[in-house]
Amino acid sequence: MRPQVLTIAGTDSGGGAGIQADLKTFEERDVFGMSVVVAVTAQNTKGVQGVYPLSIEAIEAQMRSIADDFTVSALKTGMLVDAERVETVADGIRRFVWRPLVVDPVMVAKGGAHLVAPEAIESIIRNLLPLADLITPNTPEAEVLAEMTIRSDEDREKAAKKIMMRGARAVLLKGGHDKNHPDKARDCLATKDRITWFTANRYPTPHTHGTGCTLSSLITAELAKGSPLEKGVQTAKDLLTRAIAHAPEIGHGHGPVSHWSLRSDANHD
Ligand SMILES: Nc1ncnc2c1ncn2[C@@H]1O[C@H](COP(=O)(O)OP(=O)(O)OP(=O)(O)O)[C@@H](O)[C@H]1O
Ligand SMILES: Cc1ncc(CO)c(N)n1
Repeated sequence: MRPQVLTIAGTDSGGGAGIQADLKTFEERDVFGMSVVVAVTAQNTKGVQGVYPLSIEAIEAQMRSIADDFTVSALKTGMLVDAERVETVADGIRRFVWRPLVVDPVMVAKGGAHLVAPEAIESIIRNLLPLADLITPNTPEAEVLAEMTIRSDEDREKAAKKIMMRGARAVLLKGGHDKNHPDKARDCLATKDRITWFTANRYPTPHTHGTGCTLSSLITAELAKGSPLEKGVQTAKDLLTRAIAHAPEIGHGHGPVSHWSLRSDANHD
């Protein structure tokens, strides 16, 4: 049977991030994509113009509908808006025993718009971290979750380990914001056994809208297909790098990556 994969997150009307990016990614990676919408955003490549949370009832109903009919092979969470919605989502994941779980602890959009309320962060740590097989913070998110400033590679490893100690089984600390390595995009994976660095070329492009969403969806799809974590992260990193390299020029701001490049038989001519 084809793996069935779930994203619990916010939508992006601009199509490059959030649930739209997740479903495009799942489709290109040959898994069946499903979604629980936590909030609708009015958003484009220039920024976030509005956030419209769905009711708790609507979120719970979507989770029940999925649990009632599908076998979830792997799932991810993205923008969860506030503490109440984080709790609702965590309760559902626990109740329906959905796993493996990839948590993308979305806090701030590329343009600086806050996508979750500050008190949601405490709730993510308390309710979601202990359920996470993998959490994928970017540098500012890792600084918040580890309660430390990150300047060096050593800081990255230390922060990843600290976040693991707070309950996540593994941490992928993304280096999109790392100013120390201008030519490389380096991500640090901490598991209970070891630290592994994943390094790729950094492309000098403004078109990186939705890279985090796409990366966590790629990893979720690989886990759903039975891949071990480190292999799944390597595949995801390779594919994301290709999607950034081939970003289409869409919109007038930070454009999306090329989800078409994620196909195994992608044609770049
Ligand atoms: N210019 C770039 N070239 C190549 N890889 C990049 C570039 N920018 C980011 N990446 C990679 O993209 C992934 C996402 O990293 P980043 O730290 O930007 O996440 P993010 O801030 O959560 O993204 P977003 O909020 O846009 O979804 C990481 O694997 C990172 O190394
Ligand atoms: C809905 C949504 N989720 C996540 C991000 C982070 O890229 C975004 N910009 N929008």
